[in-house]
Amino acid sequence: MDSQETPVSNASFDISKLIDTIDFAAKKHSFQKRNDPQGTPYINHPIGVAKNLTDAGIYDFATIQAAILHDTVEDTDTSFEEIEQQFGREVRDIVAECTDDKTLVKSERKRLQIETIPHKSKKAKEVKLADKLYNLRDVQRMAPVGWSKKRIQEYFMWAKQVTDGARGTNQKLEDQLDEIYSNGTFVYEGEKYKSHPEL
Ligand SMILES: Nc1nc2c(ncn2[C@@H]2O[C@H](COP(=O)(O)OP(=O)(O)O)[C@@H](OP(=O)(O)OP(=O)(O)O)[C@H]2O)c(=O)[nH]1
Ligand SMILES: [Mn+2]
Repeated sequence: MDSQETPVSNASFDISKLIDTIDFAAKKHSFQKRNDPQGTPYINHPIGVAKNLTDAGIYDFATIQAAILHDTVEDTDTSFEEIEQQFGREVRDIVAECTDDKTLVKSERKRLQIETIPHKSKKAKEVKLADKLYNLRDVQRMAPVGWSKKRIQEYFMWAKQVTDGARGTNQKLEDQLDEIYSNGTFVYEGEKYKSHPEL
């Protein structure tokens, strides 16, 4: 049998679907950069969130796809209908659970994340934990442009309130987050600070 006759296995199907998902997110985020001094491509974030999941032993396909797509509706022109059409209802629903309503003021969005996380699905909680883990590590790596020391500390404290609402979801993700909250540091204008001064 020559290679053209090789049947498409489940593995090839999954690999194509995964690459389609990354390709979709990369195109949607292609004009965006992270808010760090280097202007890192935005797509590094969703890929890193998906990696946090697989590193924690989470391989559920829809969860990984949702992680890759989790900021497309919130931060680009992507619609939920588009996600559903291309990737199905389950992925759409997880992405929807991870999407802030940008028509609300920031303080309300922040409050809602704390209030709603305990009621989200396990898959959405996993994506949210992996998202916060990535963003906290990113803040530790480099202060985002325009963020004061106070804003960074507030971000750590707010993130803890959100992730505390998802306890009992995935031990590996929670242990990594706890390590940051209790022993983590960040550097601001050359000085080192505790990530969570109240702990
Ligand atoms: N740490 C860090 N974050 C950056 C950077 N560039 C962009 N961000 C994004 O900024 C958001 C956190 O900043 P905030 O001030 O809390 O939120 P906002 O700008 O969206 O209102 C995150 O959004 P999110 O992923 O939707 O998560 P969430 O924190 O809003 O839940 C994060 O992905 C960067 O260089 N470093
Ligand atoms: Mn995100």
